[in-house]
Amino acid sequence: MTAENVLRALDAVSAGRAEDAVLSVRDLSVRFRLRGGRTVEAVSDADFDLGAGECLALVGESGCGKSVLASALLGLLPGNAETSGTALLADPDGAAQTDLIAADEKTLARTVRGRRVGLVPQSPAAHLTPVRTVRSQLEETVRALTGTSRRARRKAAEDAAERAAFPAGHLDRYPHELSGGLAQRAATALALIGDARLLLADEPTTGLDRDLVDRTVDELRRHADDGRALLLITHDLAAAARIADRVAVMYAGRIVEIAPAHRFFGPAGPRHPYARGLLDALPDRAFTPIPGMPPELSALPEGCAFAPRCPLATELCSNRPEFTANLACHHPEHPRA
Ligand SMILES: Nc1ncnc2c1ncn2[C@@H]1O[C@H](COP(=O)(O)OP(=O)(O)OP(=O)(O)O)[C@@H](O)[C@H]1O
Ligand code: NI
Repeated sequence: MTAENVLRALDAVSAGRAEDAVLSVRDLSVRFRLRGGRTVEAVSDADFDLGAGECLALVGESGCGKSVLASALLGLLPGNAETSGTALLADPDGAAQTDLIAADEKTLARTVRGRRVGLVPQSPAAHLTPVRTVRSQLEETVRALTGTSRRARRKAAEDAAERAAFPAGHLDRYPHELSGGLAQRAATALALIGDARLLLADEPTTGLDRDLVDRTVDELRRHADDGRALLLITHDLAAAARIADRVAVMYAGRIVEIAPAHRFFGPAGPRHPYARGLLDALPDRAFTPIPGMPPELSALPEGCAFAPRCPLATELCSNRPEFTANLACHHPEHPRA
């Protein structure tokens, strides 16, 4: 086998198998209509599966569409959004699937959000109820989901706080009495207590110092190890390296590469030049930033959106590369030896 084929075979082994998928996303696109007829192509043709027990890290520069993708899966987009494609969520008994994109608001509110799909939101302060203490929000979530006894609820709330490194002594505080980092941990505790089969964690470690970052992502990893699926949206490549099974790299609204984490962070490295650029920008690697800026999502070029910044671009790149075999690039790099 050529090096190329070996790589493909290895990738196939570590990729989530479709039949175990908790979530299967196909051709998911989100565009926002702006006044004056302009549109923002926030997410274009996203394709990925997420299996039980698996952590997929979604990485990419600010504004590339990561949070919009997560919001689309929960039906939390504003009125000017147009969504297409499918996102099939497996039912717990495995009998049927729910298309999160086609589901109506009633279904999403009653059976999906918080129950089957949990969210650690990017701005936790906005998602915590301002008039209730952290303890009462945690206990209320347990009550709504399981209706267990008061004592059991209290214990579940304290356990979830502990798992999210939220100090027990702060449970009786109101959200406005919390620092950003504590609000973050309260939101993580709330997401963990819901015990959903699919957890979307959108920058769950913002504002935390390294120890707490490690502790939080390790807890999320344990959650996945118990058979749930985890989509970890993060700028923190070290956190992704620590817990992800696979890494999806997003650029200007498109997923441009999905690679097993051991290859992505290992000696072989990713294949898309943008993904390589992200790694090379890290202080403990080459510390060389990618030149230039991402394009406006309201004025995307016709071809590869990364071409203007890409060291390998040729005239071929004026055609948009298809996303095939987990890669969208005309000039993928060969594995580094
Ligand atoms: N309601 C909206 N109307 C128009 N454009 C929007 C709307 N919401 C988000 N966008 C645009 O969609 C794009 C993607 O935003 P998104 O929040 O998903 O980025 P992100 O990858 O999560 O960035 P970050 O890492 O900073 O959180 C941005 O260009 C943003 O301005
Ligand atoms: Ni975001």
